[in-house]
Amino acid sequence: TATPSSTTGITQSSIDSFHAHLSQSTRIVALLGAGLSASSGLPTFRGAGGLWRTHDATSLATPEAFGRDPAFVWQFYSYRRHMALNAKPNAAHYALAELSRQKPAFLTLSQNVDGLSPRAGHPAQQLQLLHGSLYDVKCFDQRGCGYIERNNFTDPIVPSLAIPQGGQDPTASAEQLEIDSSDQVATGTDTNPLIQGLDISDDKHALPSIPLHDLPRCPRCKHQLLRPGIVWFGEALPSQTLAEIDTFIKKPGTTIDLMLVIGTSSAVWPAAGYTEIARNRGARVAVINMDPESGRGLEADDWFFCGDAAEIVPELLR
Ligand SMILES: CC(C)NC(=O)[C@H](Cc1c[nH]c2ccccc12)NC(=O)[C@H](CCCC/N=C(/NCCC(=O)O)S[C@H]1O[C@H](COP(=O)(O)OP(=O)(O)OC[C@H]2O[C@@H](n3cnc4c(N)ncnc43)[C@H](O)[C@@H]2O)[C@@H](O)[C@H]1O)NC(=O)OCc1ccccc1
Repeated sequence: TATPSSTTGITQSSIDSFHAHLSQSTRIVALLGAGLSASSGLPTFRGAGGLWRTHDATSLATPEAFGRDPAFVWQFYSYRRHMALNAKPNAAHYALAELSRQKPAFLTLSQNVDGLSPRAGHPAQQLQLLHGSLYDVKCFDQRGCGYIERNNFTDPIVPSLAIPQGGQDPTASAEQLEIDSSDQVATGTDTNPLIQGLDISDDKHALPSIPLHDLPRCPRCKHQLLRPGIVWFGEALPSQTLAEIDTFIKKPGTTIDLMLVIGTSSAVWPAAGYTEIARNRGARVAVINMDPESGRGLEADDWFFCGDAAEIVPELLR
């Protein structure tokens, strides 16, 4: 439980004043980031997990990267699908879902594509997935074909994307095979509990090369590849999502009472902009983040709770 202490800025009085304001708040917005799912074992973008093999995760999350090497980008997303499917929502995901049931005018904006908020039973009509979902797929040719499939939890989505098991890597040399299996056992380095098989996020493991025809293909137009149903950098957020959020935040004659900013570096736009938009609609802001730096720039009547979201959020929302 979130124990009051000077370092974390969590004082009993700050928790009490937050609880008092929450109880009087009817219209609430929350912005969620990767830090919310950190204690479910999922890497954040800017933390140590920000690198996949030697690549910066954000550089793989672009249409250009997919155009250049769709197999490699699919291996990146299939790995994340596998890991997130093996992860479990944590107490913060459940607390946010519960508050949504108590406060019908509570809208959650998630930047996370891991599916953990929906799996925690977060009411769908009060949850906007700003950047899509790992479990949606769509035809690469959205203008021509436009095929979209939601909630495809097949893992691997096609056999060629199965996580390599130690000692079966087709392209690895005999020595490599030896290293892989012995390594795995000897050093136990591959002990990411969310991965069954080789942790291919580590480039010491060779990646199987996958021919294009073994990649997910669009079942409607039959000739285009399927791509992850994710909003990549340089791509617009779904216009319907933006419109629904705007309608809620700018509802005539209403204000926003509280803005919760949970486990996000607020570095990606337009998502990061919602905190000031809510503040301009009258909201007091509460930031929950592991990084003391992210409490900077807050106003006098805002809150900053420094620590693990999975611990602090249930305490704050109880
Ligand atoms: C990098 C940034 C500067 N670039 C952008 O913002 C760009 C460009 C841009 C647009 N407007 C701008 C204005 C200014 C500057 C740049 C831009 N934005 C875009 O490209 C957007 C699209 C952005 C969406 C990209 N897709 C993602 N995700 C899906 C992919 C995937 O997942 O693979 S973004 C992705 O990165 C972001 C990562 O941020 P966080 O979730 O916050 O994670 P991070 O690791 O950074 O931080 C974790 C935090 O948690 C804390 N923490 C860690 N552990 C814990 C813990 N246990 N408890 C609590 N806290 C914790 C840490 O301290 C830390 O603070 C998330 O949004 C995540 O979804 N599209 C667009 O603008 O389109 C235009 C357009 C318009 C019309 C027509 C055509 C085009």
